[in-house]
Amino acid sequence: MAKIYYKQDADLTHLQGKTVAIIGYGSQGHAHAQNLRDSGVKVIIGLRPGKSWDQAEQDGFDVFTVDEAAKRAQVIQILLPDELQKQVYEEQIKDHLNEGDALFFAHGFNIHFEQIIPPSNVDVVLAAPKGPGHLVRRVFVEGFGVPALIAVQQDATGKAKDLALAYAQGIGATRAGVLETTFKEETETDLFGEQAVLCGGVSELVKNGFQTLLEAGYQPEIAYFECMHELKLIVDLMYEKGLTGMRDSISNTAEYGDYVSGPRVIGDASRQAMKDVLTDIQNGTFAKKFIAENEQGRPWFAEKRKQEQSQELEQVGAKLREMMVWVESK
Ligand SMILES: NC(=O)C1=CN([C@@H]2O[C@H](COP(=O)(O)OP(=O)(O)OC[C@H]3O[C@@H](n4cnc5c(N)ncnc54)[C@H](OP(=O)(O)O)[C@@H]3O)[C@@H](O)[C@H]2O)C=CC1
Ligand SMILES: CC[C@](O)(C(C)=O)C(=O)O
Ligand SMILES: [Mg+2]
Ligand SMILES: [Mg+2]
Repeated sequence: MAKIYYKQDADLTHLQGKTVAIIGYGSQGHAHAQNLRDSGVKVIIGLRPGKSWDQAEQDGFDVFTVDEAAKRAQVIQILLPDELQKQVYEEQIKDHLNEGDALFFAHGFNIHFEQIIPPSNVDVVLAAPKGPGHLVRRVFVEGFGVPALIAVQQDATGKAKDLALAYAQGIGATRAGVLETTFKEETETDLFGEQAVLCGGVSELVKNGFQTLLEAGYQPEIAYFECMHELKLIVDLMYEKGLTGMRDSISNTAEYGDYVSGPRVIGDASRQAMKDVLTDIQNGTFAKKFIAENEQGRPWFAEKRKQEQSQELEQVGAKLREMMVWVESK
């Protein structure tokens, strides 16, 4: 079982007298920066000129180029898109690392797959909230926190875990609970979860369900409601009450069908495919492909994104969501 830390295990004074540079001010960046500042930590932001820079200034932060922010800080949290971290680190951060500084991440990809190899005299730490940045900020303002993972890859100072816990305290995570992991475990399980279940798995399940009904002659709008729209209802129930709670809320017909047909759709073949996906993650095949795709300017990725955006499911969904005044993006 994972070791879990709470408020009493963390001490914010480990961040006292230090400047924390949050590099990036997107989903995670804005939340870490604002929560740490509200916790009394000295925070500056490192960015390139653009939308995020303007937003961070509007939110009252001192904003610098990444280079300048890295120079001024002793704790540097890299909250850039994973595929850009290596280049920004090499060009603007690396040379400003001093003995005893700490390099933080919210996802272990670049450390685990050795895209970034920090010098041995700095701490290398993970502090990764288990939720999107906007939730991390909202829940903090409401007086609570989103659980987070911490890990220490390199403990140059002998205080890396104390610093990780102090940071987790600053972003509000110890109010909920902080689980200890490793960069390897966080990276591999995060990639597996998003590929096999949360993003890849669910998207394909929805698309194939929709397509099966269309091919059988049903109306696309009805197929959309049944295979996509109602997903939120079910996921909300799972999120709040687990599978048992979800099954308590649906009809007995649905629950019986769940037990009878679920394993027919996701059975041995899917489990084998999941194992293969995990193997590709563990042996670096996925990382190698993703890195190469980015180095080549993402031709396949861009084409795939275009195809996915123009599929019938998306067109039908956009039209139906117009009917739903309560849907947030409207
Ligand atoms: N999103 C999430 O919920 C979660 C993300 N993570 C991890 O957190 C990290 C950050 O992800 P996320 O918050 O989603 O990222 P976002 O895409 O939301 O934000 C990226 C930020 O980086 C800035 N940026 C991009 N390129 C550069 C550059 N060359 N120089 C300086 N700044 C730049 C962007 O600014 P600009 O406006 O200029 O583009 C933006 O502020 C990743 O490691 C991710 O895996 C971990 C847990 C959950
Ligand atoms: C589920 C996707 C995620 O891993 C996340 C928000 O945790 C990501 O990389 O965006
Ligand atoms: Mg994740
Ligand atoms: Mg992820």
